[in-house]
Amino acid sequence: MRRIRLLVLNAALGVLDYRVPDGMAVEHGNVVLAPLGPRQVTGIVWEEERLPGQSVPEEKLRPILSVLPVPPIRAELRRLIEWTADYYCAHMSSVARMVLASGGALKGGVTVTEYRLTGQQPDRMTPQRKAALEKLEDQQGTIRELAEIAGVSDGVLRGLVSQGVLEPQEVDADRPYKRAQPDHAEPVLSPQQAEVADELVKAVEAEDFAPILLDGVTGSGKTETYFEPVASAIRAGKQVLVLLPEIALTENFLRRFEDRFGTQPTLWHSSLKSSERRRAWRAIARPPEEGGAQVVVGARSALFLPYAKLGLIVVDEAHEISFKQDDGVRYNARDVAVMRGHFERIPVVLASATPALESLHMAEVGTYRKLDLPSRFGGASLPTIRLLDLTEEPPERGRWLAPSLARELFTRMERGEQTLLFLNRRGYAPLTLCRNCGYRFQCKQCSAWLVEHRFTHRLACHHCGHEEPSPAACPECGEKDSLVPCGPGVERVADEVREIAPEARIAVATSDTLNSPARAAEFVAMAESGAIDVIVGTQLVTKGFHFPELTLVGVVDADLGLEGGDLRAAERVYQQIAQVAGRAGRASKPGEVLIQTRHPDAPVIAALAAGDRDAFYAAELEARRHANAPPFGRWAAIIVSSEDDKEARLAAARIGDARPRLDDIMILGPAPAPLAQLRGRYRYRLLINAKRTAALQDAIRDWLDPLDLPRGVRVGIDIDPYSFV
Ligand SMILES: Nc1ncnc2c1ncn2[C@@H]1O[C@H](COP(=O)(O)OP(=O)(O)OP(=O)(O)O)[C@@H](O)[C@H]1O
Ligand SMILES: [Zn+2]
Repeated sequence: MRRIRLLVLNAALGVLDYRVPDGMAVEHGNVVLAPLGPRQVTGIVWEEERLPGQSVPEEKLRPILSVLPVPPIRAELRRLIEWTADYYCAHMSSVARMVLASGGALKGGVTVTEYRLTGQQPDRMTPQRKAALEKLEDQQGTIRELAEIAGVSDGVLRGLVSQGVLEPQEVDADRPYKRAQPDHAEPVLSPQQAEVADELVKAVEAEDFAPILLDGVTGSGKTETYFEPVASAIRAGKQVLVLLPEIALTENFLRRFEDRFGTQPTLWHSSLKSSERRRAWRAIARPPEEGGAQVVVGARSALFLPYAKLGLIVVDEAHEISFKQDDGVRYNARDVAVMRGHFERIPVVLASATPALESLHMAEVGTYRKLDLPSRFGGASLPTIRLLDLTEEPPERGRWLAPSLARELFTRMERGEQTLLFLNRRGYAPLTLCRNCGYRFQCKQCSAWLVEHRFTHRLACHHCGHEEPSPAACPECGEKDSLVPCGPGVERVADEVREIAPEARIAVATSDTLNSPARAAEFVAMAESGAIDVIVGTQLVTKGFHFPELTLVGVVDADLGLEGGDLRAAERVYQQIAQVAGRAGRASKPGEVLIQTRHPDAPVIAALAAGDRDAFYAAELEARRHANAPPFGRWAAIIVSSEDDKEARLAAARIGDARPRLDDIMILGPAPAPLAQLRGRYRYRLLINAKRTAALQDAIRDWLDPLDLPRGVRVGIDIDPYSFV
């Protein structure tokens, strides 16, 4: 191959042709460095016929500079890149960037200098040196890592190096991770679990595409069950990817994984240090028999990594909407995982107690296979659910918990049991205003109220992250101490619990408080050891956690989720409340769930009370059929934004005027987005509803590509959107 076509990692350039210098071996999928004017670009060698571009005459082709020292991107992954870009109307180079997600990894193997004790004693002993000598026994690591282990400064350790107490050691940065042992601690599965595990193991052994919905009630032991096919893949020398929806759940998972397999899996998420990213990426690109990664646990971005020998994908809590990315390439990791399984010819397991309606529908029509775990492990029963009609039993003024919920909470405390109060609102109050003049605090960048956070004494915008100190006086009228909170957030509910039960040990669990793996681990340890009586939390604590002493769940406001710009609001409410209810009574003591609502007759709420999931899904499916909503029809959104309101409005109007007239595609808008301003950009929106059979993406491309819009205008395309704000 003398002439090659590159997909370069720069959306504006996209596709470029080059020549291969004599004596250089190049194949499809190679990652190469090529000259571009005075600069260099990274690109992937692609099949020319699959990548349309302008052909450059032979004599004008410049030679590429080098092939980077990483394995070629396999054809299966190249097909996934093409599919993802095509389906989500994104640039292939944006998808490719998620594959080549570590710049350091592309540079090849390197060595790093680590240190270990020599056995020599320092000439003068100090308390820090003593601590270092004790703590660093049998340890080896970089100065920074050792300083952390020993709890001393880098300087103390450098002093020890110069005295020969610590000696340098050149190590390979690609050294393998500790091997997972498939037989380390095999659990005794219940007959029901064993039956499902067998089917999953067979699917791994079949080495073929198989999308499987693992539908198991909360506490049925889905993790233990899917660990069996994971073990089977490890035995066969294949790699496994487990996708989790949030970092806060990772700690919990890692511990269970280590109990089962004797070591931790390889982690992948956005807050890895660049050295960790580099090592993980390179391990993932190597097959296990050459010391490559065996099991990778990660957030959605782990899906696009260049696995050398993938044998199984598990998407845990597959219904979670955090698998949907809402900027850049707006993909849904659950759906792309199934496509990856298709191209790699491997099974994909979607595990959930509350599957997405779309997934259940796929099972019903026979596209997915469904495996069920209908009862809890170890004889635990599902909790009883009771509605608390707030119109009949209102909380006292300025309070949010109805008297009977407060009473139940008190009873649990007396019995030494735990309560979880669920309210999906961070902070103290969703709105703050001035008692004197009515001034409301609003974000200057977004059309959103600022939310008061009392722990940090700040007002925060939950859309752009802007924060400012809570002022002592109203910025409008100058009145002192005039600010009043409106409505409840988790912090305010925690205050209320403090009033009813002053001796209660309370933990507020939100993305503000559990914002690192270490803090999440600390919270889990405290909850498990019984050092917490009442947990007040957002959706973060609705799933994955297993606290044996937790016997009461209170849903503070079940009606909350039914408002707002969520296309699947009823389904979301059902899932969240069913999941949080599933935290109660998971061990020997029975659980009870109290749901506070003003609309006990609303179909979702009634279905939750009756524990009738099938009826709810059936009714929701009918509603979707009437609305031509997924899974029957399809949605797409176009978001037009600019820092200049008029520019955005005019661009949206031009897009609206150019709309295609098609029988199977209906286009609504443009209209100002519900979140009309975000991060200083003004936003307008068009909504598309298409028949399942319509060529939706082609229609959008034919419509938008010819338009020449001002530079300041951004047009975002969201296929299968979740949020409509
Ligand atoms: N076969 C088994 N042997 C021992 N313990 C088990 C077994 N199966 C499940 N468990 C334990 O039961 C508890 C519930 O299991 P797990 O958390 O996997 O349930 P789940 O189905 O994921 O629930 P959820 O969807 O609510 O998160 C866990 O503590 C788990 O360790
Ligand atoms: Zn904002």
